[in-house]
Amino acid sequence: MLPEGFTEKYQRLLGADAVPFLASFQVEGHKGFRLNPLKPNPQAVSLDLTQPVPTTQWGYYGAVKGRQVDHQAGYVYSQEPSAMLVGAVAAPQPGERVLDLCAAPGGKTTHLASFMQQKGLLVANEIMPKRAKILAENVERFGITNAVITNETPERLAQKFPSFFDRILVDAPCSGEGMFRKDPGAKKYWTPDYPLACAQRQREILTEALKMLRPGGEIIYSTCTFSPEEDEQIIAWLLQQYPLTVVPITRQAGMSAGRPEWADDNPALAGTLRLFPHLFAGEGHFIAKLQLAADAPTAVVKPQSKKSKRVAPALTKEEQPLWQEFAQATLPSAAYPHLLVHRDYLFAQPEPIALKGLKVVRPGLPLGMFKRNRFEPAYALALTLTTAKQVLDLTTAQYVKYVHGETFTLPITGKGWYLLRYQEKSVGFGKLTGTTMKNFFPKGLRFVADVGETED
Ligand SMILES: C[S@@+](CC[C@H](N)C(=O)[O-])C[C@H]1O[C@@H](n2cnc3c(N)ncnc32)[C@H](O)[C@@H]1O
Repeated sequence: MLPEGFTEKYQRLLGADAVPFLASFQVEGHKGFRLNPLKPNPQAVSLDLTQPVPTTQWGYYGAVKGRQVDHQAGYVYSQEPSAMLVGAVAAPQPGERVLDLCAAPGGKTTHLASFMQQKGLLVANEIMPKRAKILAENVERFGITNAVITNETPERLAQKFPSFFDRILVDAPCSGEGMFRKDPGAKKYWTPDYPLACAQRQREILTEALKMLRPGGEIIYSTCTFSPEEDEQIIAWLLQQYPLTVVPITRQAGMSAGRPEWADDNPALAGTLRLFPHLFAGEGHFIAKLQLAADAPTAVVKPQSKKSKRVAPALTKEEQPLWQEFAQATLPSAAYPHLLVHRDYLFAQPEPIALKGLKVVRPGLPLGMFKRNRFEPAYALALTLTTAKQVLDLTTAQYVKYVHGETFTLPITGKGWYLLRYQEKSVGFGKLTGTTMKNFFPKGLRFVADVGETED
């Protein structure tokens, strides 16, 4: 059942089109996934790749199984097909400074990273602590090396990064009307006034986002709702308030133009994109891309204290040899120029940015942890590597044991850290002592693998 007031609203707005639109809520939605171009041989997955999602790179229709190596090793990300259009519209260039302001669980972050090819800076922010943790896990799985993950309010981030980013994505919290079919729970919050309340919050978030965009930079705004209050009317407001122009989005069959008549009749609004589930094989979405004028004034913010501008310290005298010894014995190259230590954890930053005073989940790629007189590498590091000085290709039985958290014995003896691979995919680190491979698969991620019918 659709919420009271919802049906009438869209009958009024859509006229005859309301019939197929409302009927689409009775039909099951479409599942999708994206491949990961940051991994070697990204197409080497056990999934059907015959149904690509139009205009998206790496996107396909179909469902992913969570307990398979393709998922564990970050070769695939499960994402609803319409949501893939957001990343495709944002399409950042390698080397840019990019902010994903409302990022969890990470669908768009992982897509943005796919375009960036590990070059530049990707700040992924999420305001809710629990969701920020899930975001970090997804960034880790995807093997992204140039991401910084923060758990901040847009206001506090804007204080730190005035006129800083080349591109900002605001995938805004919204009334979620476009998800009513996929997630029936989304319906229970809806009242006729809910879109207006959401619009207020969206304007607040965008006000802060604009402070962080450099002149000439682009902002991408998206929602998963049909409500004009949160879609065209927000863009109309932005165009009235700021020196922004709409960058028209190219449409393909099944994609609809934004509706100027649902806002202030500004014809530029037709350059935004709407996805309706009765016309496009995906859920409801709205996407707009705007460019800030090159001569827009730069943001004025409170000057930061010297202390908060300081970049976190690098390694101590004791830590330096531990890291170097590990890197030389294990890593194919030690190309991690901006190292920093945070609470005994070693990170590699994509660029040396000052994060002091912010709630930071990950200031860069986690490389590992300093323990008493030794260095223990991070699972996240393993998922970014294709090879290492010592590599072990696991049998199916060994892989099952590994992701379940068990040690296993080998017919060889050896010593030190091994990059473990299964089906040529890096799946984590193990430490060989004699014939025993000690398990370093993270405790919180352990699972019973689904490896299908196997012989070994
Ligand atoms: C649509 S979801 C983001 C989905 C994500 N971009 C993805 O693709 O996986 C919106 C996010 O905004 C966050 N959020 C809620 N209130 C916020 C606020 N006031 N400022 C910034 N983010 C907020 C929510 O916690 C939620 O994770």
